[in-house]
Amino acid sequence: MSSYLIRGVRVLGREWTDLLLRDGVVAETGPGLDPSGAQVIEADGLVALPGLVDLHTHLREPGREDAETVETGSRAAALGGYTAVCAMANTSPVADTAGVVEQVWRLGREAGLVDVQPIGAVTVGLAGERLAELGAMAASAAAVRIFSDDGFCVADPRLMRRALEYVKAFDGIIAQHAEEPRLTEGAQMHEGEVSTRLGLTGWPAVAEEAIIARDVLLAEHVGSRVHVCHLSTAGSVDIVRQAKARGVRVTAEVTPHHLLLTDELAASYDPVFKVNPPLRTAADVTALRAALAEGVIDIVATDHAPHAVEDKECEWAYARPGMVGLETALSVVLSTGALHRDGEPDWDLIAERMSRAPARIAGLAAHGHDPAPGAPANLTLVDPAARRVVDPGELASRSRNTPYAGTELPGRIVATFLHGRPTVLDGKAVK
Ligand SMILES: NC(=O)N[C@@H](CC(=O)O)C(=O)O
Repeated sequence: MSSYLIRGVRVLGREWTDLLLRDGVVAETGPGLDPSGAQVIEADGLVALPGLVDLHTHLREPGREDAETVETGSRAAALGGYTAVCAMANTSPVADTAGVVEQVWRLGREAGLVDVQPIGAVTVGLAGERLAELGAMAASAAAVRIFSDDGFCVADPRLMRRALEYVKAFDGIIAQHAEEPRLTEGAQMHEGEVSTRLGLTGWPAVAEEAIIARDVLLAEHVGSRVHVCHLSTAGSVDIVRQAKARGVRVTAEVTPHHLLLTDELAASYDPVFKVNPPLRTAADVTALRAALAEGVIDIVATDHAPHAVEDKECEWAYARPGMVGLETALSVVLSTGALHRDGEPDWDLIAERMSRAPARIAGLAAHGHDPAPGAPANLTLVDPAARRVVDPGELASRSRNTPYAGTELPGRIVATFLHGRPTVLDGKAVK
């Protein structure tokens, strides 16, 4: 295996150093390392971060390979600075058996662009009626430990309780898509002033908050772990804050789009802004940014949700919810300033919320390590000074449903290394 010398990089934005990657690990660090035998990468002006980890990615394979495949989604992830992604279970067939999660896991290994960790469904067919084979998925080669019916809520409280109890045996997690279905029937966007003005049926904040409140109580009652997917309201932040203060084992994620965009965008009737949960108000955005900085929200997760053109470029009411996000996540987070300190990106905090904490929650032992001697060489190099205008045609994802088309965003991923091998160099995918 070849070795790489990354010359003059600022690890987490700190002092300049060289990094020698060899045999899949960071072999040496320090200024002026001997480059002989290594491929040299000049990293003047670049910041090294532990490879980003996404706890919430839709890869669409099996079943909707026209929208994304494990390979195209993995490439998009690598270009976004990711070295590991957790693949959601709402595929076709649903990832509710050991066979399907092993298939996704194997496809991830074959693509070899990021580590793909499958998430298993909580209920058979995501139907919310009976538990899937959680133990068999956990014991499979894919070693599943996060289970989610994402796309749907595990709405039945008794089933949710049983799922939480079941995964406790192997320290698993139930990741909940918090949406009380009776409160969101026919919903098209956030319920509020804008939905009233547009005459669209609303998805009220309380539909999310009621489920989170219930689930933190259930997790507390059975002593198990619950993770809140794509938390989107100020009220949800308050509930999670209180639960954490009581010692409940709850973690939460926020998406880049909920940190930047608001429900006012629905007034365009452009379905690219239709997403689940819906874009909320400016006050929610402010609360989410503060909660992420504070740590009440543990991580940023993309909820990368690729959709084929016919599912997205149609009337608002018929469009599928979801946005692609892997290739823009870090830039969007940088643009919000949510993880800045004194007007500059706080790279240590960014590493925590986008790499270390998601790796810890998902139990991905090879990820989330700062580049230091002996650490697995899973890392990404960012040019913080670069700016780029998002061009949907240039995305590696098979789908184009980005809400940032034509938007100028800060920061650029220059290189990504997975187990010591480059997956991205000079901002381009290596394979
Ligand atoms: N987040 C989304 O808007 N879409 C998700 C599923 C979902 O949560 O509805 C998808 O799979 O497309």
